[in-house]
Amino acid sequence: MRCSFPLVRLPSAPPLPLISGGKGRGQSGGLGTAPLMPATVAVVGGGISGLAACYHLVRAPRPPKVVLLEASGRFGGWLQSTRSPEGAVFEHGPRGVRPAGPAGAQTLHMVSELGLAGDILAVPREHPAARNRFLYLGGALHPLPSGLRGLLRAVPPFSRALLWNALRDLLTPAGTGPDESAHGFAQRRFGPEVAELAVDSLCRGVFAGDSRALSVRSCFPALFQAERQRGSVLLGLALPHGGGGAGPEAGLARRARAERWSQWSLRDGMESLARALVAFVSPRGAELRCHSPLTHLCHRRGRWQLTVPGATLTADHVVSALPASALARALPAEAEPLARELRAIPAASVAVVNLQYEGATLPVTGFGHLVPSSEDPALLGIVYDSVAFPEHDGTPATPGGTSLRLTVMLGGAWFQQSFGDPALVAPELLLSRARAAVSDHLGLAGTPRNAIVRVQQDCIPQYTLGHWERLERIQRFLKEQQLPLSLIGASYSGVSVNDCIASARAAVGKILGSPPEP
Ligand SMILES: Cc1cc2nc3c(=O)[nH]c(=O)nc-3n(C[C@H](O)[C@H](O)[C@H](O)COP(=O)(O)OP(=O)(O)OC[C@H]3O[C@@H](n4cnc5c(N)ncnc54)[C@H](O)[C@@H]3O)c2cc1C
Ligand SMILES: C=CC1=C(C)c2cc3[nH]c(cc4nc(cc5[nH]c(cc1n2)c(C)c5CCC(=O)O)C(CCC(=O)O)=C4C)c(C)c3C=C
Repeated sequence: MRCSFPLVRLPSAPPLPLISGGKGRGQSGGLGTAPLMPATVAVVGGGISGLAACYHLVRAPRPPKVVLLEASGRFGGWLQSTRSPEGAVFEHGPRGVRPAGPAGAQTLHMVSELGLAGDILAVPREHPAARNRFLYLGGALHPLPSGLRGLLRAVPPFSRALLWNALRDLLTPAGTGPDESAHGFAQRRFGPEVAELAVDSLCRGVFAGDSRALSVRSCFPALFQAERQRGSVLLGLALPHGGGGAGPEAGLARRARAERWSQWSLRDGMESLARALVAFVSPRGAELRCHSPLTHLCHRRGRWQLTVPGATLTADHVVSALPASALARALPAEAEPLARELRAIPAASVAVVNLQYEGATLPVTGFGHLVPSSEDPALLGIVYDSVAFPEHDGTPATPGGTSLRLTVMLGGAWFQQSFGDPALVAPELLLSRARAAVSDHLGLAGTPRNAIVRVQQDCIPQYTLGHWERLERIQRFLKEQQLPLSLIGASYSGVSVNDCIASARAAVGKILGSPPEP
């Protein structure tokens, strides 16, 4: 079966007008082009991005027919939460969402409309989980410097007061290259210590990635833009910049600002956001199909044909919320230029080990600690879950006792070299590495009451050097071929839950011809 990806256009299917992603729409994110108001939209991939796309589609004044295809037996993708018989909640994916910025506010609006406002667990900015983060270096925990003291005095593991790094940033001319590694950028602007300790750890704690391979332009666009626009990262971040405040803040977002939330979770865990989205979109006409992996996608005579085992569906518009490599596998040979770009967006695997200890006390209090790659490449860090969200601790084994939850994360960009093939690694090995880290770093040597090991394969996309050019080539291909295909999700323009939801909203805005209601 041949598809119409090449520039051949069949006479019966004249090109439909394009809605460009550019001028006047005030939206970004979501790669792709769209005809006006398609009758049927197929959303592929039932993670948070695909579910959020369905949510915005069914809320349209005249919604199209919406079909969601998900390969696995459940919806939510990396939003995975387990509740133990004692009522403890363990997160195997995201555990906190930031309320800040337009994307944070839009997520909160959605949460509110889903009826989840009463389930929010918020961490205020004054809380130790918001204020304290640590680095584990040289066999000891070091608080990351904050406030005036950190600025004016050398705080180990840093050998100089951060003021010197700040001065360096103010005096260093802006870079001129189109992209740079996060490490190279930090080294040039702030010096080697900030690059090797702080930025190395930051990349491990958001992308589970290697700062020497990750692109500053794509991973930290605010830092890159700040330098280009103001000549200094610190000045750029401090001075007001256009485009920040999109729309009036209301409801939960206003509450989040008033109560100074730094991040939030949900009483039943982050997976309950996916469950609420399913419960919202299903009665509004969206057809959700799990156990339906897309195996082939092709565009013939102006319509999409989607093949899943045992069936073929047709649609006017496809929203791909798949990881880039999964979409590449479904494309026909004629779309090789697109598939090649998609395959060049890799993803890292992370072992997530949830542990719960009875009667244990942490030596420090905070969100958790990160481990620089120079200290131990295999061990990304440990999150002290009970500090931020004690409501998830469940009932302790003994009345009046405590039940401490921790999550150890291992592997990332160093998975293969540390543990071999993620599909073959023994969970016992990961568990013993995690327990050893908890013992060495935090002095907790007991036997955990609960231990869950999940190997999350290819779970976090890596925006490597030149990622922005890849996105431009993808966009150009879709435009030249006039394909009614939108690409959303973590593979492209932001990995956070907020970014994923924002990419879905922006893509639906383009499909419908106007931004969705808040
Ligand atoms: C361990 C971990 C911790 C994280 N922590 C945070 C955090 O604290 N805060 C935060 O904001 N973000 C965090 N993130 C990032 C965020 O959770 C993810 O980037 C986001 O959930 C990705 O959502 P998605 O829908 O784009 O992709 P996915 O969740 O990957 O969804 C894609 C879906 O497509 C399906 N699929 C794959 N192939 C096919 C096919 N052929 N046909 C049909 N369906 C298919 C998959 O089964 C999956 O359900 C974390 C991620 C991980 C892994
Ligand atoms: C798979 C990727 C991630 C790993 C591994 C990870 C580990 C990890 N993270 C922290 C501390 C924080 N993480 C925060 C947010 C956050 N974390 C990830 C992914 C991984 N974390 C994402 C995608 C995000 C969202 C980022 C965003 O832009 O919103 C935060 C809160 C954000 C902040 O204020 O910086 C913290 C804190 C530790 C200690 C850790 C150790 C294993």
